[in-house]
Amino acid sequence: MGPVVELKDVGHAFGERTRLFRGITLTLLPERVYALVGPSGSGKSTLLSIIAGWQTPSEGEVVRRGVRKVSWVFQNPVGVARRTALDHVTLPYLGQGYDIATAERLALEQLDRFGLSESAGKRFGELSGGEAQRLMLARGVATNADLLLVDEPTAQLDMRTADAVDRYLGALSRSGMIVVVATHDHRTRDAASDVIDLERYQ
Ligand SMILES: Nc1ncnc2c1ncn2[C@@H]1O[C@H](COP(=O)(O)OP(=O)(O)OP(=O)(O)O)[C@@H](O)[C@H]1O
Repeated sequence: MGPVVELKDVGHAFGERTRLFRGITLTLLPERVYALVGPSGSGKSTLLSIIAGWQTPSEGEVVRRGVRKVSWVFQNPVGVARRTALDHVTLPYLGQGYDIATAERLALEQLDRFGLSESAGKRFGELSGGEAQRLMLARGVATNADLLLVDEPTAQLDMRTADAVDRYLGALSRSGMIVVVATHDHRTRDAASDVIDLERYQ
């Protein structure tokens, strides 16, 4: 059986004044992409941390079954300026024990899924903002985690076109991981397989 994350009546508040959400009961499954949406300050980043296990909810409980490894794709791309896009995705495969030839082949497959074949040889510092964001997603998938949490992957304009959104969501859902994407972007919301709207849980 694949990994499963269950949220049971989860709520969170910071003290008396900042109540973010309550009553979230959901089962998160692999091969789906959950768009986590809500206005700024509604608690998207907080809920991602709770799903990851970084933070304990003030109400309810989170049960993770079969989740050995959790990865997080941060909003701002971070990389080594002089290393290539291919290097960045090869490294997590080397960490899993693959030899260099296999690691590079797997990394090239991942780059291709995110539309980065042509950019494989570019250094990180030469990538456009959108390319760097896609590279972070490809690297996130290459970590072979069971649960992938993604914070605002479409901050760069060229990630918001319909083609780019379809492509990155398709690549994430084929990863076999449980994927949760916190986003303000309506295209991601419309194209994701499931939507978690925090406005429903005020
Ligand atoms: N440790 C903390 N103590 C007190 N308040 C906090 C803490 N962390 C976050 N908050 C508050 O909780 C609210 C929700 O923050 P969070 O970052 O989860 O929202 P968000 O929906 O991700 O926002 P955005 O879309 O702007 O990134 C904010 O008002 C924030 O100031």
